[in-house]
Amino acid sequence: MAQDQYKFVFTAKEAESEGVTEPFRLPNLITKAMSLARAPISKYKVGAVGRAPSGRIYLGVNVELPGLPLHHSIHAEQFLVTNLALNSEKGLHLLAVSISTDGNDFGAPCGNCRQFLMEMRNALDIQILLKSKHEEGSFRSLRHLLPDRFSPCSPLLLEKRDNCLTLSGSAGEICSSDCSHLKCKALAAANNSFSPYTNSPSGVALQDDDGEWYRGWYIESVASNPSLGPVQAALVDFVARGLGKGFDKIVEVVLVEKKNARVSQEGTAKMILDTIAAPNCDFKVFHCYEDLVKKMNYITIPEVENGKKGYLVRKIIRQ
Ligand SMILES: O=c1ccn([C@H]2C[C@H](O)[C@@H](CO)O2)c(=O)[nH]1
Ligand SMILES: [Zn+2]
Repeated sequence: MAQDQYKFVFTAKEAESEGVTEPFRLPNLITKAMSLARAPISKYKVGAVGRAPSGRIYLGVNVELPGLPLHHSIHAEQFLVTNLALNSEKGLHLLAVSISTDGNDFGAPCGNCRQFLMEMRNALDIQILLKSKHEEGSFRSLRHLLPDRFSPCSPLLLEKRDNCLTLSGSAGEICSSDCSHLKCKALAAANNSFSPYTNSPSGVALQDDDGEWYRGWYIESVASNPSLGPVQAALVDFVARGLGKGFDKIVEVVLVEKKNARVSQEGTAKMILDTIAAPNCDFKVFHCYEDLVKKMNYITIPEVENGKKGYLVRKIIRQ
């Protein structure tokens, strides 16, 4: 199928038919990944191929936003991790990142991405392929590649979460779970947002001119700067599922965040969309608040998973 060329998620079986039969064969998907990168500024296309504990294979690509400063770019590894979050994956076991334009060499992620990877549970055990042409290469753990590291504490990215946010005012009127409001999709995204360091969750939903919608949420890093904004996260969804469409096809965008949030995304989101989306793109902001009653229905309890201690958010049904 023509749309197969835009595929960013492969079942184990699909990956096998692409030649990814074992860890050292991750490179068999790198040419596909690199062809999907969007690097209009540097012209340097980066691909990443990763395997999640579910056995699925995910691709990541770098995405540069034309006309904007470089720090708004999405790195291939960040893309891949965000794609894991959008697909409710629980972690990452293996990673291969291209470091040459011919796709023959694989290396360690940049410092920014090593730090971003740290937000996941069991991040130190992620195995990263180091390889040059004509050699099989070897895997090195993130533990090895990021010594003397700056570490996050619990909660961690990819753990189940619900920020218990509700839209403020009349926007918050209850909708059915299958409504088509972009604001409700942006709220659902904000409820997944990972912002334990500033408690400023936010989510973005966007729609293209075919009426397809995409969403993403703000993901923080304990080291601050590697954090990924909600527009970038929604662009990951757009690139991953948008069959190669350009950003100029984005015609409607909603941002949901808390009023007076310690970290507000509104100004940055508007600036990014003014630069890359359709010239007449409609951008709306809805405020939300933490619903304390809803929050009381959730508690965090320790849980032993695969023999390792962690935390899960469990819904408690109140009598
Ligand atoms: O680990 C890295 C390092 C760089 N890049 C991207 C960012 C930018 O788009 C381009 C040039 O630095 O490569 C990545 O995707 N991953
Ligand atoms: Zn990077």
